[in-house]
Amino acid sequence: MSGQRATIYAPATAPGRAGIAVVRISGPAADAVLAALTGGPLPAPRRAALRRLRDGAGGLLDEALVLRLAAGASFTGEAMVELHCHGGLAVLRAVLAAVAAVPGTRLAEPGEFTLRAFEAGRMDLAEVEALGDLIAAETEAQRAQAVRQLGGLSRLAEGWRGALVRALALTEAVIDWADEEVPERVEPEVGTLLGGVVAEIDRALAVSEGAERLRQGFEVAILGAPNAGKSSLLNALAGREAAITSPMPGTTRDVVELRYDLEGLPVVFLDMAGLRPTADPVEAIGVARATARAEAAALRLLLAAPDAPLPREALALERPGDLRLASKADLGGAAAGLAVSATTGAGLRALLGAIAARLGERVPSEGLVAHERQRLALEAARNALAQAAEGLDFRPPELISEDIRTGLRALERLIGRVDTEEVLGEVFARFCLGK
Ligand SMILES: Nc1nc2c(c(=O)[nH]1)N(C=O)[C@@H](CNc1ccc(C(=O)N[C@@H](CCC(=O)O)C(=O)O)cc1)CN2
Ligand SMILES: Nc1nc2c(ncn2[C@@H]2O[C@H](COP(=O)(O)OP(=O)(O)OP(=O)(O)O)[C@@H](O)[C@H]2O)c(=O)[nH]1
Ligand SMILES: [Mg+2]
Repeated sequence: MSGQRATIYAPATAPGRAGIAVVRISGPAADAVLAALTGGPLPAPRRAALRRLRDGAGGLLDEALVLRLAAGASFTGEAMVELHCHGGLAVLRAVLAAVAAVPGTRLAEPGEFTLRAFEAGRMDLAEVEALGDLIAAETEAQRAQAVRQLGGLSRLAEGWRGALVRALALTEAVIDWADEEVPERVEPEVGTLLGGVVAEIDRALAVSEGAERLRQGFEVAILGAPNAGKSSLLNALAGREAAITSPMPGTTRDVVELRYDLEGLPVVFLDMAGLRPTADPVEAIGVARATARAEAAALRLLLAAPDAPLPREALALERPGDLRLASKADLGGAAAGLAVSATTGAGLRALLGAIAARLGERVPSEGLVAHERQRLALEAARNALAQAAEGLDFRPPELISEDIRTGLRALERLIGRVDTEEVLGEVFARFCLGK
């Protein structure tokens, strides 16, 4: 077995009691694993077959559907086998142990199947990131964005590369034939090529912030004085007692997070300490955390109750687009803003609608760049290419060509064609076991 690449295996489904658990095996010993566990003839590739799985001593482990994928026609590009077992913990443990007993196998690292697909040239780095996003997607808008990025960004980058290679060839022709008669001025065509790529990169970058926000989820901070009803509002939204509430001002100190699928938008509501000057050192920590989280949030809800008007500290954090709420609306009173009551539920639907509208405005319909790594690579490409385009008519072609090459390299970084191990490690570490 030495010299041969390890055959990796891992559960591809989440652990716990479930109808079915899938074990994935990839590498040169995949067929040997299947033969060892089934004893029988191997099914044809891509034909599911029902087989009894046995351990090395012949003990029956499970009855499973098994699937073979031939080398060159699988997700990783290697020979692969899938065992679709019954989804019990003990079944999974026993089957994994039987796989582990076959020489040449070892448990996969998180993301290692995808790493092999990447190394085999079946996916580029932007696609790997999109695949990670797709698996992590918790809401419809996140899913739609991730699946659009799966291949979408790479196709664009491929088109840009094509245009830049042509621009480079034209520019270098001028350098190579400097002494001879240049048949035509190449600058107009180079300018058109560069300008087109720069404009398209700009379009992708323009919505990258919204795309990144959507990927990570929108934090919505609930702000107000102590006792304004922040925790009660969070609980009313959650439909459960997620946070402690009490008539005592200063109840909440930690930030309590509530993940929420708001019409397909991923929202994290943040309930926090009421804002006020305080001598209590623990409450002061809570206020400091609240302030920091409120500043970083995508949106702030400023809560004023009849018995707890908006404090200066909350007003200082308000930004355009934030929402003002009049809480405890069931008590009457005439605070300005959207009237809500945690007690009766009045105004909650209108509140959710208003939040969805505000956040929806920031969700790009064509977001393709949702990772800082991608954005930095594109910004570098854009800057180099814009510099090349601007200097076309007065800088020597040697410098123009150098800038175009810099832009090309940045695009290759985007799709991971040139990259350090470090970046790869970072990208793949986000993956779960079995992917
Ligand atoms: N059971 C199972 N379901 C799965 C996967 C899997 O590996 N196993 N997937 C995986 O993560 C996803 C589907 N993606 C896949 C991508 C490529 C290939 C594949 O075998 N590609 C070959 C053949 C292409 C073809 O037949 O058209 C290739 O590209 O050469 C398989 C699955 C989601 N569902
Ligand atoms: N009538 C009425 N009372 C409410 C409503 N919301 C909250 N209260 C009451 O107001 C008091 C404070 O509520 P909390 O939700 O704990 O207030 P908070 O803003 O989280 O307060 P701190 O955590 O101390 O900052 C409690 O006695 C709640 O029962 C409401 O909609 N109507
Ligand atoms: Mg509270």
